Amino acid sequence: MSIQRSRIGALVLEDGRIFPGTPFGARRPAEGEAVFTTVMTGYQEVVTDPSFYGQLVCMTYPLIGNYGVCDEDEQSRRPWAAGLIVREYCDRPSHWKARETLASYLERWGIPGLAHVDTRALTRHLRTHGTMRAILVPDRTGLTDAELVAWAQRAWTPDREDVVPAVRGEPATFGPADAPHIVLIDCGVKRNIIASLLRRAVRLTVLPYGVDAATVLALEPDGIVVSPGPGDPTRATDAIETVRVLATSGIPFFGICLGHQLLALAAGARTIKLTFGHRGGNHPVKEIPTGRVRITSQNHGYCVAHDSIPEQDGWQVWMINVNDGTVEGLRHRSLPVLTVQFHPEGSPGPQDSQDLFDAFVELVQQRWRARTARPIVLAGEGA
Ligand SMILES: NC(=O)CC[C@H](N)C(=O)O
Repeated sequence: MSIQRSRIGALVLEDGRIFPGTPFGARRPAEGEAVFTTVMTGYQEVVTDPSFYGQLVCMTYPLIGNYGVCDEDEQSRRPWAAGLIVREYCDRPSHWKARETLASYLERWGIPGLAHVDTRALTRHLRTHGTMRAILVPDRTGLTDAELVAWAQRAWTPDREDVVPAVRGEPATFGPADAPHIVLIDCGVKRNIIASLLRRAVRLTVLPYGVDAATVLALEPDGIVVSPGPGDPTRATDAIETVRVLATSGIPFFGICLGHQLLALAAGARTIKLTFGHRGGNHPVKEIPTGRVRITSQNHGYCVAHDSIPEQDGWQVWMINVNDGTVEGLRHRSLPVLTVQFHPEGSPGPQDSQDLFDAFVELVQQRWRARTARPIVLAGEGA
């Protein structure tokens, strides 16, 4: 069948643009926010990143599916993207780890895909006009274009409510008992954040979003991590007060993406929505104190408004995005707080910022050593 004739489905944007495509994965319609990511590999990490919940994700890289799907690349317990939009879809993967095709994986989870889409035109449109409401339909027959556009205008998007409860996981513990203890608040954590911490010989307790500060403090953590997660950070009201108490407790605190935004809101700053967000694997970020530039993995639609950061309270911009100057990280003059808007765990994307886990775990170890120190009794003393 020719591509023209197979393009019976479509991505329909709320502003009236219709992008035809060939359905793959689950044959059902989906509503969401149309976004794009420029990562060149890592489609499985993208769809299983809980921060993509409720989003119809366009991959700008033009060949998707060619290495299939495997267990190791999964970043959470299931795929969360509302739908996947690609240029060319490959249904005959070639990789020794592949256990199934991307299409059968998406189909098992009820997620529709759309191939043969002019993803370059779609991306240029979203860059100019911003991310927007959209629907993905596997088959346009039966509905007029006007009816499809009216449906897209009513589409549900993840900024409508607090969507973090939909993706958070179950409580879990990892690592040896006799090690520095980190409590991670799971707003939609990715597995490589957990793995990156565990590689540094810590004990980890994961608690779902919604936990209060007293419960966290009762576990006597040496460090606290607040994970990435989906949606508009101002909707995640169950965490903002918790983060305020924890970040000012003197315990080392590491906020990643949504965790960074929640810290900023807790400190009294504002968040704003970016026109088309930052989603990709090559965003340059400059560390202000050193001038060092990192190439980072990103997936966010919101950012912290620079002019709202309460510098009088000791909060300082630590990192900025080299492309658009937006805030990419915060530190505090005296508290052991580090936050980043990007993803030091990569997955997908570069691992260049793994040193941030080193920096955080170093603070955690210092606290643990101070907390567990026993007075050293020299031989002969006190005898
Ligand atoms: N990956 C994330 O944590 C994303 C944070 C937030 N949902 C945003 O889009 O900005």
